[in-house]
Amino acid sequence: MLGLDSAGKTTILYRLQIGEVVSTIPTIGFNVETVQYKTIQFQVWDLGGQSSIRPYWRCYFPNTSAIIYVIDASDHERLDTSRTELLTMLSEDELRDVPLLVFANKQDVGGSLQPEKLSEELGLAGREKGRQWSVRGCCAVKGEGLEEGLDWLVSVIQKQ
Ligand SMILES: Nc1nc2c(ncn2[C@@H]2O[C@H](COP(=O)(O)OP(=O)(O)OP(=O)(O)O)[C@@H](O)[C@H]2O)c(=O)[nH]1
Ligand SMILES: [Mg+2]
Repeated sequence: MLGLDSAGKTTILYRLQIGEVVSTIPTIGFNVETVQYKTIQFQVWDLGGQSSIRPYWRCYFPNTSAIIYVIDASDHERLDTSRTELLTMLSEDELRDVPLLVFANKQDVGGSLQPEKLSEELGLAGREKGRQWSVRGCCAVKGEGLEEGLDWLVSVIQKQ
């Protein structure tokens, strides 16, 4: 699970694992937790997103079954940066054809980009031919949209 700092990754991780909103501090390094979701047990690696530690993301690319990329949909200013980081990551050979779930998080914040609009802005259609991908809206603090996103991911992984 990756994305810029403050996107909401750690909040999502613990919301999925213990069903609660935990208070977070910026992740330096990573959190790794086992998340049991329906029939699948995920080992979720939540990587810190600050710019100084993004270069270490690549250390975790080998043996990745799925990518969850979290975007703060209310952070219009950094959408371009987030998109660039995403596309750079997707161009890595080690992640070729690995399914991608994009969470457009913070849908509770007024003026947030809706998932359809965010999807358009990311421009994945046509670009990511061999890969299964989906952009879903969510609100980590309310726990909305997370299950729908994981359902999609589970269905893709089970088909592989
Ligand atoms: N309003 C709102 N705030 C959220 C939501 N999800 C997370 N946040 C807040 O966003 C802030 C950052 O959340 P984190 O989960 O720590 O972000 P992160 O992506 O793990 O950040 P790094 O560890 O620095 O990479 C916290 O104050 C969260 O409470 C959401 O859905 N809505
Ligand atoms: Mg974090």
